[in-house]
Amino acid sequence: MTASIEIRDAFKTFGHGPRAIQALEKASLDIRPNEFVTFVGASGCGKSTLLRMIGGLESLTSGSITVNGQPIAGPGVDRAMVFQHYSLYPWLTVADNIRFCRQLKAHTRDRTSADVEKASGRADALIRLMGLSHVAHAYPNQLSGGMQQRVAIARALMSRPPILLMDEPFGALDAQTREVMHDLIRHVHRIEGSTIVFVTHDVEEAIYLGQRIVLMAPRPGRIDTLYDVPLPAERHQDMKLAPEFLGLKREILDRIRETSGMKTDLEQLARLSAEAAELEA
Ligand SMILES: Nc1ncnc2c1ncn2[C@@H]1O[C@H](COP(=O)(O)OP(=O)(O)OP(=O)(O)O)[C@@H](O)[C@H]1O
Repeated sequence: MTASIEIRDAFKTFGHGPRAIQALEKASLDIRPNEFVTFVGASGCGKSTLLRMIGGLESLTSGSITVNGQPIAGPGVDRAMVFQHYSLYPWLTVADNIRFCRQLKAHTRDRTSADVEKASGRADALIRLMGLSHVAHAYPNQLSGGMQQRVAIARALMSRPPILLMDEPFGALDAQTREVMHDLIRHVHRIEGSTIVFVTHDVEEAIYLGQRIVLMAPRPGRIDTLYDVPLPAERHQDMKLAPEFLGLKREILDRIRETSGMKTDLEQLARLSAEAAELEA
């Protein structure tokens, strides 16, 4: 299951008058069915706001966002979200956390035994897909952060959402666990076929995961540049050292520095140190 997303002239302003914050200005983007798109950019450039608007958690000030041509009117089972903090039910086992997904809960009264059986089959498949078989009967607090995030992803996939929206899902994990999660989420993308929109601060993560990168810039929040990732669909960790990977990483980092004003700060710092050195001489 998959879906396209069309963003047209999306504006988002928080607050009113002189204190208003322009979180997003005139953003337009087409995301293709089954595409894996990563959003990257300096803090405050509107990445999460745009993701939340696609998720229906935030309204637009003007413009439109449609999924398969249908305007978004709020959250829906066609768009699952995964955040940095996994909010699992602590009193349920891993398997039950995955089984008791939002969609099933919403239809508890009308559920037939065939529905329950189907849900259990899906949950079992996801437990295997996410490498959770050995902890299926454990409770969340018995698991590492990485394993808890696997459960959260499995739970999000339970209703076969055509779109998976991920907001810095691996931001709190250590570097090794993140690498494992990167390969896992790319595998999930291949197997499940969902369209994935993934927000991150980490340029390397954005390149390794994405087929396309959307670089956003702050003040006002906006889409700045789109990059196609010049890597094959099948990825492995060694590719992070390939010249085309490193070249794109440098290009994106430079652009982030430029658009966030960091370049000017760095240039000023260099000038100040040169002046200080001259004074000392
Ligand atoms: N609910 C809100 N009320 C007021 N301002 C908000 C709200 N949510 C976001 N903002 C502001 O909108 C701008 C964009 O925020 P957003 O969180 O989307 O950026 P971001 O790129 O995801 O940043 P980060 O990478 O730091 O999470 C920021 O200036 C932020 O302070």
